[in-house]
Amino acid sequence: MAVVFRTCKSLSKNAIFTRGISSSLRLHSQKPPTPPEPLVNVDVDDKSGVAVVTLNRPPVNSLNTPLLSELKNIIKGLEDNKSRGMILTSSSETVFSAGLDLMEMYNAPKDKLSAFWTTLQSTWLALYRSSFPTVAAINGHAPAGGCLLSLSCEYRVMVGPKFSIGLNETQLGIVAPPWFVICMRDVLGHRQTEMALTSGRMFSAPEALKLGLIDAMVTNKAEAITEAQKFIAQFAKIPPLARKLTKESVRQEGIKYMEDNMIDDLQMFMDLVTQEKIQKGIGLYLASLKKK
Ligand SMILES: CCCCC/C=C\C/C=C\C/C=C/C(=O)SCCNC(=O)CCNC(=O)[C@H](O)C(C)(C)COP(=O)(O)OP(=O)(O)OC[C@H]1O[C@@H](n2cnc3c(N)ncnc32)[C@H](O)[C@@H]1OP(=O)(O)O
Repeated sequence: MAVVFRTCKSLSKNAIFTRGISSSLRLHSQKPPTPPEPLVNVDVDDKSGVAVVTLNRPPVNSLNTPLLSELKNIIKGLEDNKSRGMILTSSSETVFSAGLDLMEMYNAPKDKLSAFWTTLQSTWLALYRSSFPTVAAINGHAPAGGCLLSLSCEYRVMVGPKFSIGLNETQLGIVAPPWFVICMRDVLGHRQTEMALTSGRMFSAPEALKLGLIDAMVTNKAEAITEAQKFIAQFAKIPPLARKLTKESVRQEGIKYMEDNMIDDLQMFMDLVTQEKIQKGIGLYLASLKKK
């Protein structure tokens, strides 16, 4: 797997920034400061043109505004570079993504809350409607927003059997927004979605496989990446424009929902999440996670 420098340069603002800083600082000091780790890494394979995009925000890849922004920029960069495909995975050995960063929603000022949600909306839309094939290589737990990212890809390979996946929002006393529901329904159908979402149930990888929530189960990350590459390789001979337009057509409901309802959706989020009892619930949940 080789990093294509030219691609990375155009994809990661962070990469340009850190290179620039460290070379100029080297003139003045002996020890340049360690550049910050990018929140999302991207490696593009020279031969296949497929990008492995790795969420890299320890400990649990919770999705905050900077990470989402970085992910969105990477997806846009891949679009501009006519990518052949993208595999989304995690640098953690046990967590794909813990979902939305609850700290972004807890006692947050309204402008930050609003920026967080609009970044989530636009990042999701960029991923969901991306023209290139997308696969989630789910190498750890994927609750809530982690499950949403997986569902927004075209194919899901999960490392099993011990990790779990699902939209658990109701268990937290919050509600999965309509576009989360559309994504789940795209994959599971109406009945199973209703059952899964009203209970906020998390599924083990074998349960998820049986239900169709994931497409394949493997035993480690390397196998997950190999399976993902195989899925993407089958599109090599399909004309990209026909593929893109077909994907957009199949996903039209979700795309249209978001395009038509961005502001209402933001308002619904703000109204719900700023309620005192929701804030209390998030606070208690965060405390329970920290007490573990
Ligand atoms: C129709 C109207 C619509 C209106 C819509 C309105 C509202 C809906 C809004 C949003 C939808 C919400 C989506 C979400 O994604 S909410 C997030 C849900 N996520 C979870 O429930 C997962 C919680 N985490 C876990 O279960 C576990 O952490 C884990 C992922 C299984 C990993 O376990 P592990 O044992 O490996 O780690 P720890 O639990 O010890 O966690 C380490 C560290 O991380 C902190 N942390 C974990 N998850 C989160 C998170 N999501 N946000 C912020 N912080 C998190 C945890 O507290 C620990 O912190 P510490 O300080 O102790 O190190």
